[in-house]
Amino acid sequence: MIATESLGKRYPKVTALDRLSVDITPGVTGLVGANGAGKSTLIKILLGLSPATEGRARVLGLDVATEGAVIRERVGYMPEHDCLPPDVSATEFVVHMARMSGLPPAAARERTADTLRHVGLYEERYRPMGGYSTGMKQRVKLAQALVHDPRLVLLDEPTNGLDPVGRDEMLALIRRVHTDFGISVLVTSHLLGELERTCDHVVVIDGGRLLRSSATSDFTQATGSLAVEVTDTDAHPDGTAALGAALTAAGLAVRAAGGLESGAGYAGAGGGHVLLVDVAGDETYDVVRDAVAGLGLGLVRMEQRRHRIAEVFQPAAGTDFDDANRGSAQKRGTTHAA
Ligand SMILES: Nc1ncnc2c1ncn2[C@@H]1O[C@H](COP(=O)(O)OP(=O)(O)OP(=O)(O)O)[C@@H](O)[C@H]1O
Repeated sequence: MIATESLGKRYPKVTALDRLSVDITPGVTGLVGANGAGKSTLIKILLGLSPATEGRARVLGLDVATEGAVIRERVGYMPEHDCLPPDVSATEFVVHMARMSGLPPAAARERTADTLRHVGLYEERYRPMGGYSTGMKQRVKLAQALVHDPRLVLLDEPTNGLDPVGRDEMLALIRRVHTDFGISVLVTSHLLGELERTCDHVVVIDGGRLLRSSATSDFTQATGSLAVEVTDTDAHPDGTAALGAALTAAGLAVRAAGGLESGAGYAGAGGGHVLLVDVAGDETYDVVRDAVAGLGLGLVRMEQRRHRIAEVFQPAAGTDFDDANRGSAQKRGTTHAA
């Protein structure tokens, strides 16, 4: 879908992309990096909107340096910033974008209605967009990227400005763009955690350089730990502590899960009361089961723990990206491991 070779972009005072070589295959790919890592710069080069200062890139087999116009016909683009005219309705705007992409009037209207329905805009689509919420505006931006039925869409920070529920809805929508229509997606984000749930593949960049490009499953391989969550009872008001003591007495290595454990990767987990138990062998499962039963606790879950991207990424990236990422996340009022 996308291949770059030693791609570079230098501005007078900053190197936005530094010899970036990466291959992106069909599916949903996340491009993650802190603010200023070079994500938007890469997207603009891939669309042929901004020339690279060195190296080469191809999108759908087309050279970005010479075939930008053809690329823009076949690729949808959702820009990062608010760019919607306030006095125009979503329908008028998306029909206009469809016409700009070369669709005849009737097909443009039909595709617009279908696409706006798909992104979840109904009656509101006839109202001026100036009165829309951020979530609705992001949906219109997504719709205009999809309306001409591209093979690939480039989505620049589509979850920006959304609350957690809005973010989850947008991520589910992005996933469906691929599963329902077979359109490949390159989606950028400065939040590692949200890409973990949405993308087949993740590309991490920092300071314009490639840090890692891997299948999401490689980032989130199973670890040698078991996450165990239990209920409290009258006899054991702190069931987790009682189980921890019992397992330690049985010779297992046990520790309390850190903050990440109660995050989105363990959705629905009971407030972070999770024990991590080192798996010594199959018998570890029996020891945990017997200890829980012996104490009369309810077993909420017992599952092989998987790495979260944020954890794997830290040692690979050193502290630079992480600090920058955390700083930018704070700046935006969001959390690092969202
Ligand atoms: N037109 C420009 N002139 C000079 N410097 C620029 C220009 N556009 C981007 N840069 C710089 O290039 C670097 C990469 O910017 P870019 O917008 O690609 O980052 P990003 O990863 O998309 O971050 P963000 O999410 O904040 O947009 C930054 O240091 C930025 O200040």
